Amino acid sequence: MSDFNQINRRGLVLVGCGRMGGAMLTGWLARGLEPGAVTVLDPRLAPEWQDRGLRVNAALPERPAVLVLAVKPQMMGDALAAMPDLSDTLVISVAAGTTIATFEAAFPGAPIVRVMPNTPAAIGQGISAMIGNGAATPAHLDLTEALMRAVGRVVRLDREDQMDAVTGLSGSGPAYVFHLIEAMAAAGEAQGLPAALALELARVTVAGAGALAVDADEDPAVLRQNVTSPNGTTAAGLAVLMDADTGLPPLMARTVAAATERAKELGRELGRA
Ligand SMILES: NC(=O)c1ccc[n+]([C@@H]2O[C@H](COP(=O)([O-])OP(=O)(O)OC[C@H]3O[C@@H](n4cnc5c(N)ncnc54)[C@H](OP(=O)(O)O)[C@@H]3O)[C@@H](O)[C@H]2O)c1
Ligand code: PRO
Repeated sequence: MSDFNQINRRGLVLVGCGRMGGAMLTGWLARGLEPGAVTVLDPRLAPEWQDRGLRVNAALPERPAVLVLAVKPQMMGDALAAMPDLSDTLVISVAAGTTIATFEAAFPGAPIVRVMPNTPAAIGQGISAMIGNGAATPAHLDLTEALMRAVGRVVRLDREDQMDAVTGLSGSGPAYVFHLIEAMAAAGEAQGLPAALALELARVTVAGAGALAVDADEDPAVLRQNVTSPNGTTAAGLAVLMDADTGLPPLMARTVAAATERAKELGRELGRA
């Protein structure tokens, strides 16, 4: 892919190749990033990444095109301390909470883009939100977008402070949906269904509804109404789920607020470190 020509020439360094780093690397390799152009730094790299032609825990190229930081926020200080001067390199971080200012202190003058992806990236169905610093040119933003498009959709933010709410919504969101599946399956079981059957019904219902909603012309509210017969079964269920005091809306509001607040807190903790 032509988007990756520059990276194939100058190299990409991936620091941290766990769940998120690994998901992104899978997408990039599938879309034409040459394994020999990738230096992976991860002290305990998973066996699946060995013997793939990647440069594993090797010396960094002199002027890599891109440095991608995908370690846990709490590990970021150690990872940054081990980096050489990379002022000519586009720095991309996917770490929750860790602010652009933290990276600007580590890489003065460098173009920096903060990205918040999510784990459906592992199957090319993630969504990433991104925002760059003042040194990030339109070309840097386009390159970041091309990289993240390899694992799903991309949205651009207006302000960095939106990143904490993005983290609380779409970054953490897959876990909420997995828990919805767990809760629906348990509820089906409580109504007498065998566990395996209830789980399959819950899984495929959530997957199918998600697929129906993702590119629908209709609003999700209309899709919901399409399921709901007057005085029928769905209406009875939704009366509980949509209760303004005890239903999903206040629960989800508290859930996303707690995750957003934790992202802010991480930023404050790491800013002090
Ligand atoms: N998972 C998600 O849903 C998600 C979504 C959006 C953003 N993120 C962000 O993505 C980042 C990574 O999360 P993750 O879930 O992928 O974590 P992870 O699976 O633990 O991956 C991080 C990897 O980095 C390695 N590592 C630790 N210290 C390192 C260092 N100094 N240099 C190089 N590698 C190092 C870890 O090795 P050890 O395991 O041996 O420590 C691990 O293999 C986090 O900042 C997180 O906020 C995650
Ligand atoms: N996983 C990371 C966390 O739980 C960031 C978003 C999803 O902190």
